[in-house]
Amino acid sequence: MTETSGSAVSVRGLKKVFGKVEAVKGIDFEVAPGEVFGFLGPNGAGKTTTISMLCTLARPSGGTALVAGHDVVRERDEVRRNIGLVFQDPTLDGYLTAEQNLRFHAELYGLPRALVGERIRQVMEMVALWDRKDGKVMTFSGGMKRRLEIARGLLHSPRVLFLDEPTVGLDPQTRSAIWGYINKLRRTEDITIFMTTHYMDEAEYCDRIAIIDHGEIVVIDSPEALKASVGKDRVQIQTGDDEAAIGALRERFGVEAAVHEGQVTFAVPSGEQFVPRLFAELGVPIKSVSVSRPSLDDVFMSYTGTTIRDAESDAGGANQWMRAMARR
Ligand SMILES: Nc1ncnc2c1ncn2[C@@H]1O[C@H](COP(=O)(O)OP(=O)(O)OP(=O)(O)O)[C@@H](O)[C@H]1O
Repeated sequence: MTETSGSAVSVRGLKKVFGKVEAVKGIDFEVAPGEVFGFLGPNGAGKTTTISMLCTLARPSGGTALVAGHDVVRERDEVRRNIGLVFQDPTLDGYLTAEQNLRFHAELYGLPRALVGERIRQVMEMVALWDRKDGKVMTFSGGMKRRLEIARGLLHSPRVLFLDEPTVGLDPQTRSAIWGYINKLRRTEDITIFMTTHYMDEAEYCDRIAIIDHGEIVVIDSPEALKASVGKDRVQIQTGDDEAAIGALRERFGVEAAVHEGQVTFAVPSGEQFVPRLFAELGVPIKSVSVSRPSLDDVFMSYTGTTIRDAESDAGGANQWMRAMARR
């Protein structure tokens, strides 16, 4: 029996408890067909636990989730047939060639024999591995393995592809290549992509992102809308006397600033309008000034009160100017 909500993924009150740890605290969200939807959050936020429940690898403690119109608890097999998975830990067989790995997967999924060869070629070409099809996987680099995992995840033409931290541990060049393939994928295949990441720059590629922190969704929207919602620009100035500049900013403008990356840094609603006043009224010589629009870092800070890096390292202390920004 199938309930069709029209969404590729539909989640209501989804919850997962491990003993005393509430890893996912009753979350709600919808992913539209064809969307690239990202879960952005620090380590331990509950991203992998959520994706595991959606992929039927972990049983929810409460709530419901439909994937491709099927219930993840009551219709596990239907869900599994309709999804592709690329998880953090590689599950390829290093002793087999790239092509043999895919053939094995095709058999597991019962793909019609007559179609397998052509489909394998298609997905391997998509991730630029066709010329390495006869190479043993143990001889592949980390990036090649990840690309092969993506090809394998696509082999049975899933409706939803789940990618758990698809570029974690890869060098920047390989990360950008992987994103090239994901972007190609969204153009060529009729597919919805659900991914997790703790990289801000990757979240930018998503149509919409959900920021997750401590098992809760803090906000969901497009990266653009989220950045606009922060509503403040970042201003950085180099001065002859940082202490005096910070004091003057507080006294004359009511703005909290801190030294960040060697520059006096603060946030104001409209950087362009503020800068002329700054030169006229600060009373401390300014050597240079730069104004930047909010980034997803600022968004994360604004909604959670911490930076994603601080949340991960729990180092605290740093980035006081961002904390000031969060006081909206
Ligand atoms: N099998 C488990 N048993 C007990 N606690 C768990 C288990 N799996 C996850 N947790 C806990 O649930 C919370 C969420 O973990 P989860 O792996 O979902 O986070 P994450 O956002 O995916 O982080 P990462 O990026 O490090 O994978 C953490 O506190 C984690 O320690």
